Amino acid sequence: MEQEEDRIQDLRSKATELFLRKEWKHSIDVYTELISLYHDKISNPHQKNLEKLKKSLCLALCNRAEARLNLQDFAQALKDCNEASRVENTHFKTLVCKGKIWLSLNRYALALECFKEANLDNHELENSEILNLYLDKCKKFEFLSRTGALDVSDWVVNKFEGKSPELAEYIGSIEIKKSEISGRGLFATKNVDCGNLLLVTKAVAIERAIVPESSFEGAKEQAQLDMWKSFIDKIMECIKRCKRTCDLMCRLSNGENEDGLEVLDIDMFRPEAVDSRFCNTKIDDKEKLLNILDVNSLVEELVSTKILGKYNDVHGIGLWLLACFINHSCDPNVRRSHIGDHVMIHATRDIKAGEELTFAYFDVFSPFRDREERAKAWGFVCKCKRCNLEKGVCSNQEMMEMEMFLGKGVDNGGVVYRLEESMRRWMVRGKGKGYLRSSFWQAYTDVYDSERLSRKWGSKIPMMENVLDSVVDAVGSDERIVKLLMRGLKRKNGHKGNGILEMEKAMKLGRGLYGKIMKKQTLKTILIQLGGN
Ligand SMILES: C[S@@+](CC[C@H](N)C(=O)[O-])C[C@H]1O[C@@H](n2cnc3c(N)ncnc32)[C@H](O)[C@@H]1O
Repeated sequence: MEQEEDRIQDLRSKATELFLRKEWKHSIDVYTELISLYHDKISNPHQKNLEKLKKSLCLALCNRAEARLNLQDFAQALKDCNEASRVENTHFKTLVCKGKIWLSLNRYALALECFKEANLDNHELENSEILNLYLDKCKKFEFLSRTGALDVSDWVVNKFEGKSPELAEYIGSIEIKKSEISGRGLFATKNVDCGNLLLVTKAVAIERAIVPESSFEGAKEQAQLDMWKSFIDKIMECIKRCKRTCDLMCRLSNGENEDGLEVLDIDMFRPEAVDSRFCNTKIDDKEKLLNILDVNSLVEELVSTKILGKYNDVHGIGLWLLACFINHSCDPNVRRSHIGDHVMIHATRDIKAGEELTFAYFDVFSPFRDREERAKAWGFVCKCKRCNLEKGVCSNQEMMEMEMFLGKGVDNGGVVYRLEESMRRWMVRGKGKGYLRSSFWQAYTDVYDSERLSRKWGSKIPMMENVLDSVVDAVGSDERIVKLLMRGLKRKNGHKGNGILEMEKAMKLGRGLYGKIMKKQTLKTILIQLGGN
């Protein structure tokens, strides 16, 4: 008897020590042994001090839940909390832990209930402050997940200082449908204005590495490889722990026979999707997993790191469910940006209900043949509208010659002039013009950005504003377009500020570029800064 007491005392001290040292895995093992001893004692009909024992059991369960929460083993953590609640109905610590689990699972309303209940049972001032923080967070997240009304102005204004803003997940007016491009895609279910948010989702797993630009090629490659390896390990941990993630991942494309893939109900991706919707699938085949990751993982690209406020040397790779249903197009209508571990998808132009959402997997401001190569590296032949149109035009000998001149140090005014002449002769109109101008973007920028070339070619080629309009119409907003426009405005208007109409146009482009996640004034400041660089 005494020995048993000593054992319990021993385990309790050890578990507490490990817990405080944040050695979660080890602490879980010790708590498990301790919990089992408590169970034995409680089930003994002659046991005395039953109430005290139950309190100890409740605390051990709650601490194990907290350790499991830290390892993101949410299902097991919830089980512990539920058992602890059965032992003691309104245990403050259990309620707070359960609230934190629901928060991690993006179940904001449920989390709010737990924190409210904990608040009723709380008499400590210190706890009140923490609880109030959680209560505010739940309310904010619940509102965000319903409305997508995100505002990161303060963080941007503070030059991305400190922790990135905490985001809630948000699924806007979108659905998964069969795509004419390939397999399945994401589609708008309502008309969407340029800049509106369509999706905010947290990565299943993400891995980042610092790869200095100045490193040797070999060192860079090794760092990328190490990053991939750790990323794969993290994903394997996730699918081991979570039946839902594993099942959803199994349903992602591995790049083969996409048209035969099942069209999934978007509700499966909502936090409230019930567990019975998911199968106990296992990905035993590592090659299959690698193929899935290869096709669906995204890198945090340079453009998005601007929003993240990170340095260029930081590289990241992650998997974001739902976002990975978005097909590539060389005339995309949405854009992604990364904040912390979340990816946000917003419209870069007005989108009609029923339109497929597409973003660029690679730079679309490049000639057809370059893009063809990039798509090949991704493992597909691009079937977007722009490629279908350019495929015909670009097989033309004249076009091939123009492509060859690009970036060869020739006077790009000549390239622009020739392209505009050819488009007139070939009767390329509407979007087609914007497509080809985007393909020869480098040449247009060189001319419009140079006083000398602008003077030389100005009367022979279209005005910059007209070209920019057609490029935006073809490929949506892009930082380079905004930069060129703002620099042009600055040249025209000096430092006195810009005309109202012109600034309004720039603001629309800015919303397409960053999304409506910044206050008007913040966006204006950024745009003016862009023009200054
Ligand atoms: C991240 S998945 C996109 C979702 C996928 N269509 C599905 O059904 O799950 C990427 C894969 O979609 C296909 N894909 C995406 N954009 C494409 C495009 N423009 N043309 C042809 N195939 C494309 C390619 O097979 C690519 O490897």
